[in-house]
Amino acid sequence: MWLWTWSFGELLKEDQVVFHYSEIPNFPQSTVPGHAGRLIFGNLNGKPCVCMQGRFHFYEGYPLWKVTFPVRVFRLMGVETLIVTNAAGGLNQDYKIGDIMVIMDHINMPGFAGQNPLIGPNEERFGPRFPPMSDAYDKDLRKLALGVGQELGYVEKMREGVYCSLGGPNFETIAECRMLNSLGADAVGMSTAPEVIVARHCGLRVLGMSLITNKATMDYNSEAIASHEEVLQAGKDSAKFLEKLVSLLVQRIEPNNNVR
Ligand SMILES: O=P(O)(O)O[C@@H]1C[C@H](O)[C@@H](CO)O1
Ligand SMILES: Nc1nc2[nH]cnc2c(=O)[nH]1
Repeated sequence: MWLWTWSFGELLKEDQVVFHYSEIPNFPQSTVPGHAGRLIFGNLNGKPCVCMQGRFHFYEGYPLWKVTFPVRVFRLMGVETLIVTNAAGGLNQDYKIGDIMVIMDHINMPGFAGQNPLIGPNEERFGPRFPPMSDAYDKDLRKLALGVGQELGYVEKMREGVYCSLGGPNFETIAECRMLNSLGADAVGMSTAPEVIVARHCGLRVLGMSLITNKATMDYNSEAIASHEEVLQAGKDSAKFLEKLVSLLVQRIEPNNNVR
């Protein structure tokens, strides 16, 4: 199992082993405030997991093959299921700060401009040249996540929607938010789609969840200004809730027998 987010590493208390990214040959380094740059191995409710505390982004200057390099490393280590989380701006006007959007699909905007992590010679040992993406986010895991959230009493907070990945690092203009929403996106962020594309290419099962950390500005009369500080604060405010959710989810997830 691979957990990927800010704070879940603290959940892996049983048999914990921690590596700083700087200790791992060829691993990129985290440069974003709030991304600790540590790889944590351990057991969560008896299930072996590895957690990245900090991911890599295109806007940090890394090419997408490097942004997604850890996915293939973990695949080679025997990881079968990826739980990927992110901070995202809510485009859907019903969403509130602190909501969790289980990702049902994504729009990979940089892909439209020729930025895709699978560009280049295909590595056949990982997967096919032309992988499908219509089933990127596992239906059973999505159902499980929504059910577990509701079981924990987070009925109103649990959403399901479409995540739109952009290159960043700037937050969106009002016109961009309006356009993305009218294209069918419920939340917008700067990550996740590249990692999910590489994970699906190499046969990993994927569950994605976005924490809505801010409301995307859609109104020219609004005074709201997005900031990374607001994103980090919303992450801190929801840390306990997310930990409970992920902990119970991991307990409930059955082994993935379909991995290639
Ligand atoms: O790494 P994620 O996508 O969770 O983080 C988002 C996107 C930017 O890195 C940052 C903006 O505040 O949050
Ligand atoms: N692109 C983008 N990324 C985010 N990460 C957290 N909030 C946002 C947002 O509003 N836009």
